Amino acid sequence: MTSDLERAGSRDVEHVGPILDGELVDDTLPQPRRRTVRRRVGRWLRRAWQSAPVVRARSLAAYRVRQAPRDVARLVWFVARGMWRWLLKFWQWATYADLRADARRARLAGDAEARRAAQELIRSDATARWAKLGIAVRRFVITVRVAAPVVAVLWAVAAFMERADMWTWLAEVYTGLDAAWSVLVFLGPVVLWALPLVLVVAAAFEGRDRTPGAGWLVQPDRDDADSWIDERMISRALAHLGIAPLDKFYRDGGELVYTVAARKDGDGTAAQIRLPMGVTADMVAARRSRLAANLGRAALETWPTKGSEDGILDLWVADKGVLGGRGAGDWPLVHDGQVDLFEGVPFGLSQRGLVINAPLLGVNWLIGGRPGQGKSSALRTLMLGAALDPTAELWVFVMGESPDFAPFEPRLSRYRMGMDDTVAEAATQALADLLTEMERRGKTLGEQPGRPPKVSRKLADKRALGLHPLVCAIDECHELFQHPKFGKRAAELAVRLIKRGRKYGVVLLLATQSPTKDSIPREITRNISCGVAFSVADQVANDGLLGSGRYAAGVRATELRINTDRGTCVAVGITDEVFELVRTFYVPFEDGADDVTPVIARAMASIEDAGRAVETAERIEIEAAPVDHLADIAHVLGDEQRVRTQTVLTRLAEYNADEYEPWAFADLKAVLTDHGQRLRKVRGLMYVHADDVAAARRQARGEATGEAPETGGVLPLASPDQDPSVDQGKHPGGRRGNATTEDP
Ligand SMILES: Nc1ncnc2c1ncn2[C@@H]1O[C@H](COP(=O)(O)OP(=O)(O)OP(=O)(O)O)[C@@H](O)[C@H]1O
Repeated sequence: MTSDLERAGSRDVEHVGPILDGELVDDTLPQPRRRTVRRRVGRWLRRAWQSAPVVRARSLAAYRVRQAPRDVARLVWFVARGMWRWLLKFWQWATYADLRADARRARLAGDAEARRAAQELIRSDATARWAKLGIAVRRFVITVRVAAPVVAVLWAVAAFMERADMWTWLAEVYTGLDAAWSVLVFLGPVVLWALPLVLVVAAAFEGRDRTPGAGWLVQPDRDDADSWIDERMISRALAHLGIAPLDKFYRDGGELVYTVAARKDGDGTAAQIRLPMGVTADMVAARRSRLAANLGRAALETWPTKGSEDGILDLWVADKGVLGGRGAGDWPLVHDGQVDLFEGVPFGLSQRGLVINAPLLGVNWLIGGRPGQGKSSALRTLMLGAALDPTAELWVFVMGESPDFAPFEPRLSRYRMGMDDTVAEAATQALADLLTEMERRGKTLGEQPGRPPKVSRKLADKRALGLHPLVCAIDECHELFQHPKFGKRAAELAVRLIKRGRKYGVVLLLATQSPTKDSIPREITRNISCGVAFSVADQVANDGLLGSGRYAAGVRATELRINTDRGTCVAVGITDEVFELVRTFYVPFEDGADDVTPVIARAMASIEDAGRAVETAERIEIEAAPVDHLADIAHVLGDEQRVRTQTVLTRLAEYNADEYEPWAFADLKAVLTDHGQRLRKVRGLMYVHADDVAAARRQARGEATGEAPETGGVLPLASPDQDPSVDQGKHPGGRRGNATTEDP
């Protein structure tokens, strides 16, 4: 081939012009720039196709396509149901169904007035309705009467006159009328065509499924599980609890009534819901874990409880994760501050994030829970608060080997700790002493001007009266109540104390691991005013601490997780709320950390500053007056001159059950005869005479001052009519009462 070319080049080739340098372009070969752009676009499209919103939109579209037949069927069903609902509404309106229902209800309840009012309302409503119709018809007639001649004139003018012959203004009127007519002619058919469509859409809306969350553009996923709580979400969660009447309510298109709309409440959201017919709050509380799951929360974070009525649900839902492992922080009084026990002691943070000032006066406490969950620490916090009130007297009994209260020792009037019988005996004795003290306080209170019903701050401050707060704490109290020798008596005493001690500033704080009916007397759990439950194992323990029926009502310490929720408790009676979920303050006293001792040192200093001393047990023993039978008899006689013996015995038993319930006729007689007096018989019935009692009392005083001076004088008598003790001084030799001379 090369030789051919050479031959041609040398002999026959003719040069026809300049030879240009060039390059062959073949567009079938890859083009570098265009290729990059296309690749970029392709990559971008691919990326967009796989981006989260597009993937979501695609899956949503696919889901909707799959659901299309079902959606169409649903649409048809909604339209039909919507029409039916309209019909029902119209029927109810036309027949005054709501007013008739009111009248029926009133008749069933026997409320004639309400029934008459409902019937009257039906009558007046019917009259008003017809009157409105009459007015509308009249207006229509008037409009036609006015409009008809105008239309007739316009028509006649247009028929007999050419538009060109008209005055300009008249021609303009006709032009305007023509334009309006053209619009009407155009819009009329459009409206007529669109109207059925609008009707169908409106009917579909009316008949749509009102189950919360049933939306056509919602994919059934749980994207909203972590979000805030609002009414839609609550309704939706309630709709999926599997409570039959609630499900039916939703199916029938019902909408829940929120008596308190969902609102931020502390570290969570609170709402109050009026439940529909056939549903109680207890039914919702019984499905607490399902409700929690529906709301995307832990069971501990979801608190459905009974509101003021069975049909009202109080719901509090904690913000996600706020309750987990977050303590209440430092006790506010750990570094400084004093306490007025009449105001309460800072105890912990409520679920709403507020500091709870727990009441100590006028209440008794029972604290319980599984071992190691914070009972003793909570009891210690309460006692630390009490220690910071310089007027308070504190007793502590720990029925086990535990140093929890050891640093309190200088501040305590009585303290025993240990497992031996002497501790149980001392605790029982303490309860007995508290009862005696309570009776003394009762009498002292009765002697105060105006007979105040309970101890107040003012009275507590008068040291001479001995009405200061007296707080007795018994840790691991089940050991005491189950003690083979002292248990029964301790339980009896504690029950009496809890029932009657509140008014007198005597407070009992009990802590136990085991709040069963065998370990804590039922009467105690029934009458306790403040119940605190740390994590407990079951319903029995829960209701033992918080009161019966609480578990069913949704107040459940069983939801508290062992160890994880250490220091968190469910409490009732410490605020006006039905219950509180309290994260308790913790004042450390373990592993070398000791914040308790400095607080006690401060408490001691405040007592000194107040010019007081730690109240001692001896004071009670000195002041505990023996019961004065004669004074009590005089008291129950009142102003009456003579009272039958049987009546006196009954009144005495009511006045001081402990002392006089066992009394019989012989005891009453003996008291008088011991002091030279007697009972009198009138027409076969025995009577106590006031004069005889007064004489006996005079003799008793004479004996006390004249014949037995070594006793140091008598203790003050409780009766308001008692003579002042100065009499004793006036008659040092004593004056023997003489029954005969004193007789009337
Ligand atoms: N409010 C709190 N905040 C943080 N930690 C706490 C709180 N209360 C208790 N704890 C922790 O729990 C531990 C056990 O507490 P405590 O001794 O009060 O439990 P308990 O229920 O009395 O146990 P037991 O029944 O064995 O006496 C404490 O040592 C402390 O570490």
